[in-house]
Order: sequence, then C-alpha cells, then structure tokens
Amino acid sequence: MLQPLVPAAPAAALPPHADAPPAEPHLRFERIEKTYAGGVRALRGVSFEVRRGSVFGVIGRSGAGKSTLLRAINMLERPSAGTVRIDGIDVGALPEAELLRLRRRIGMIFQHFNLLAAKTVRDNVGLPLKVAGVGAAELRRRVDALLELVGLADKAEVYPAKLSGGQKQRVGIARALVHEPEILLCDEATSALDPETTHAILGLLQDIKAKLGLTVVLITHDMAVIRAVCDEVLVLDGGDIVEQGPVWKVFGDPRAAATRALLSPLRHGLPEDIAVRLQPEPPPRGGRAVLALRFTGQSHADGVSLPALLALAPEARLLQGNIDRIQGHAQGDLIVAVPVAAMRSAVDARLSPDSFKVLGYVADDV
Ligand SMILES: Nc1ncnc2c1ncn2[C@@H]1O[C@H](COP(=O)(O)OP(=O)(O)OP(=O)(O)O)[C@@H](O)[C@H]1O
Repeated sequence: MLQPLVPAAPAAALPPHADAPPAEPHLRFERIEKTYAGGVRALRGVSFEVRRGSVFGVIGRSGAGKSTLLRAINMLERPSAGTVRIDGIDVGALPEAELLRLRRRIGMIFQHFNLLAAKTVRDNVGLPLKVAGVGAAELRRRVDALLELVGLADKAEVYPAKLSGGQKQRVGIARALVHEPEILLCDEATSALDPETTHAILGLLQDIKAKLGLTVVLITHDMAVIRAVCDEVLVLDGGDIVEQGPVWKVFGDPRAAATRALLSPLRHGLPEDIAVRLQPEPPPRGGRAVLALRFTGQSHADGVSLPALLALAPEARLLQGNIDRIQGHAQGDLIVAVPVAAMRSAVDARLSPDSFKVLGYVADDV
C-alpha cells in the first residue's frame, strides 16, 4: 500500500475528491478558446467533461489542438476564453500560489521522459519532493514506495543512460506521482516505445490508475493505445470537437471524416486479390456480391444479428474478418461473398440497411 506522499496542504483551496458531489465531473471544459500570437486558433470553443476515475483519450490529426487542450488543464497554456474547472473550481481564476498547489495534484508524463541525465533514478524521482522541502528520510521512504510501485526498486542508483525506454518511462511515471496527484496527463507517453514496451507501460498505467484512483487524460497518435486503455475518446479537428463518446461506440461506428481517417490503420480494406476483380454491377448471370457486414457493437437491431449472418451462411464465403472486442462490445467488419440471388433474399429478409454495404460484384467464384 502506497503511503501518503505529501503532508496535507493547509486550508486546501480545492476540496479533496471525497467531498466532491458525485454528479460533478472531475474535469470540465466550458467553451475553451485558444488563439496563439500570430492568430492561429488552436481551440475553437471546446466543451466537454471527464468523469472521475476514467481514462479519457484525445485524438486528432497533427495540429488539431491536442497538446494545447492537454496543457490548458493545468494552465501551462492559458486559454484565451472559456473556463476549465476541476472539481467545479475555475482553475484559471486561482491565485498563483493556489495554482502551483493545484499543479502538484496533476501529474504529467511525456514522450521524451524529460529525465535529468546527471541524476540517478532515485534523485530524478525525488527531486520534486526535495524542492518542496521534504526531509531526507521521508523523501527516501516515498521514493522507494514509488519505485516499488513502478517495478524499478532495483534501479534506484542507476543513471538514465543505463535504462531502456520502458524503464525511463517508468521513472517518468514515478516522478509524476510524487505529489500523489488525482489527475495524470499523458502527452504521447508511449510514442517512443516499441509495441511490447507500450503494452507493459499501459498495463502499469491501468494498475496505478486502479490503485490510486486517478483520472487519466491522454493524447496519442496510436489508436491501439486508445482502444486498449481509454473509456472515452474525444476527436479534435481544426480546434473543434468533431466526435466524442465511449471508445467502443466511436471506434465501432465512427461518424466524422476525421475519425474515420484516424481509424483507417485499424481497419482492414478489401483483400487485394478481390479488389482487382471487383465490378460495380452484377454480372448478367451468376456471380457473387461482395458484402462488408458491419458490427457496430450496438444492439442486434443496429448491427448484424447472428440469425441474419446464419441466413447468409449456407451460401456465403467468408473472405476476411476484422472483429474486435472493445469494452465488452463486438465491433468491426466481416467481408463475405454471397451468390447474387441468395444475397437478395437474405438481405431483404434479414439485414438492416445500416448493417452492411455492397462493395461490388465478382463474375466468377471466390
Ligand atoms: N506556442 C505556439 N505559438 C503559435 N502557434 C502554436 C503554438 N503552439 C501550437 N501552435 C499551433 O496551434 C495549433 C495546434 O497545435 P497543437 O500542438 O495543440 O496540436 P496537436 O494536435 O497537439 O499537434 P501534434 O499532434 O502535431 O502534436 C497548430 O496549428 C500549431 O501550429
């Protein structure tokens, strides 16, 4: 069990989260605008809420405004207009001393770890506590507890140059937790890591989130990271929110063009050998229709129900499948080839129009 890391702040400006009304979101953006010097409108009236204890992902193309949004949470980037609230409190209106105290309750980890090369792992993690005036024995106890938590107890006296990327990020995570934050901001935290290490770091983040009851806001270009750990996802495009919701819903049925473009690496296209033979119209006789059956993770009525699939099955050939399970919902596509005549009856009788798409026709067998 992790010991409390900082002494209780005298007359805390913000209520501890146990006192917050349950209905109040942990974090709320109200019409946040950010226009940089030079006139770039990075955020255009952005409003959203983040539930306490959730993992909230922010995605968007390069330049969409993700970093600006993340840095507005702790006022590293002050919005030009609008209000950021944490536990209902207007962060931008806090006097400087209280803002500093608030920042300690918001940990941050970065893509490039930002470790001090001339300091050991122990000193890198302990530095913020030293700056805060915590005594040597207490500091050591807290740092040891954190190194234990991130699985680096045996690396305390090692310098960063001797660490792997994943170990460096573990140090970054330990350092972000020294002030026992309630919110953890992750700025492309796994982007410099290979997939296996990414997986390990995501596991660690989930573990820590559960143990410490953190709310996590993360930005990433890696859709697999969002799929693996986020509860909700927000899609930014040109400084506007174009889509937002539970990950299973947004990924299962992306509506905005920007979301579809971001998700395309996750979606398999038509197999090449079929694509080159595809025709827009059915052949005069025989032939097969190539269908993409969509599983949106919603109810049977919205997606492809099993009976409908079975109705196709006796005649259908399965060409390719890409079904994932996200947050307990099946979503993805099955690509099947069905004799044109059989397809008509099955489609007319069983499939809702939203649940499939005719990609084209092939003349001969597949
Ligand atoms: N300090 C700054 N001064 C002027 N313009 C800026 C500044 N920081 C960001 N911008 C501009 O604001 C817009 C949003 O930038 P931001 O870094 O928030 O986007 P992003 O979605 O995080 O991009 P990336 O994925 O490339 O990191 C971009 O057009 C960017 O060029």
